[in-house]
Amino acid sequence: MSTLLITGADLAGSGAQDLLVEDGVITRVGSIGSAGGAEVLEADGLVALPGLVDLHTHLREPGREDAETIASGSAAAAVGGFTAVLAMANTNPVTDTAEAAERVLDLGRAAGLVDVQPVGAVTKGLAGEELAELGLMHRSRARVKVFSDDGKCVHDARVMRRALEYVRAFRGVVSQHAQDPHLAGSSACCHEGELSGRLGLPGWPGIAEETIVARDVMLARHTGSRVHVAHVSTAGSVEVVRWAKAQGIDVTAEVTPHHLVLTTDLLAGYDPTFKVNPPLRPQEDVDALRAALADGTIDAVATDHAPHARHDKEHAFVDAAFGMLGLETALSVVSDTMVRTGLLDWAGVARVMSSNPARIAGLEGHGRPLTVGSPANLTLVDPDARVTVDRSASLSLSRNNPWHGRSLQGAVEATVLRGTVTARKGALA
Ligand SMILES: NC(=O)N[C@@H](CC(=O)O)C(=O)O
Ligand SMILES: [Zn+2]
Ligand SMILES: [Zn+2]
Repeated sequence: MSTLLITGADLAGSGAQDLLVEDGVITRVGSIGSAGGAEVLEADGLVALPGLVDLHTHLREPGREDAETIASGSAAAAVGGFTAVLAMANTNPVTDTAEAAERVLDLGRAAGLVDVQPVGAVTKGLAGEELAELGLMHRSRARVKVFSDDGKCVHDARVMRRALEYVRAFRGVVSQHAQDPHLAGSSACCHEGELSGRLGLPGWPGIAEETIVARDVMLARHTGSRVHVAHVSTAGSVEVVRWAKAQGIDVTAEVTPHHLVLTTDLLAGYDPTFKVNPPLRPQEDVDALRAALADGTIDAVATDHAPHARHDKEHAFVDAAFGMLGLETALSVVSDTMVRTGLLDWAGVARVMSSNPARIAGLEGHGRPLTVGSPANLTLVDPDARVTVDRSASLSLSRNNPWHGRSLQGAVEATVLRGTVTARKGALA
């Protein structure tokens, strides 16, 4: 029997306790003192959160193993405090069959650092036309419950309606990349406004997101099904989600760490590191997103970790790939932005980074309170540590890190997956 004793951890901010973990399960909580033969993790001054769950990660395998692999992305996730990640379907080939989903699951298990749960594509090849094998993916060993064409919007309302009807049968969910392709085409790359005009960059207006969010919540109401809005980026989308929840519509939403902090004016230097989809927005949107995360309108923080190889990212701004790294910095960004400022307490962080995402994805065994009988998936955080982000220290294979050089308060100290320490102080254990 393997035994782990965690001493003096503050359980999501509710007071110091010891935790005894036997064979991957929490068996005692309280004042334990010592346990003969147990591996000991001293956690005085640290906050213990249920293991972080990321609803939105791009792991790039199969197809772009030069940018990330399931193993390298899992390592970055573990170091970032995650015990489960949902791997987006926009790989090559696309995760649009049961076999493809099972392969991602198996590669995740082989890496063994986090639970890698495949997201299934909504449409074959992400082409937006024919529904993928949603039922077969759900009934496969991968038990797919979250479907997304992320990277692309399911823009045909009829296809979206059919997808929602289909997943309703097994309480699945469609995670939508909300971008009307006519209002914001594939070259749109800068928040539409005075700055996009001045920089001469194709504008990506907030309304291109908001009209899709509004349509989708109405489709969710009509079908009695469940929709999740990926990477919400504007105050207008927040308003729609708030309204829809008040009507009892089954909608959830996520925000990325970068949209909680970074603003469109960073594009003035044409640095492609800051090119992302949806684009960075003005401060008013950032403020609305923070407020919505604090009041529960936005359910979850999701990284949208989007690694890209140098030869795809280091181009003129308009030609560079969209996306930025996020797994290793997410907790520090949320701590610095939401906790240090008093917008969320640690129980709130546990909600938006663990229990809510686990519930949305239907991941049993994750996001559970740290009580007797729960699987020992947890993250220890030093709330006072100051970190300066260094992109070269990353375990990701890519270096498109928008946080490089920033100082943030709050850092992951250790990650535990079913009783096994997977990472400590920025390195694999
Ligand atoms: N977020 C991004 O800018 N890029 C993502 C796709 C996506 O999330 O839309 C990617 O796969 O690179
Ligand atoms: Zn997207
Ligand atoms: Zn994405």
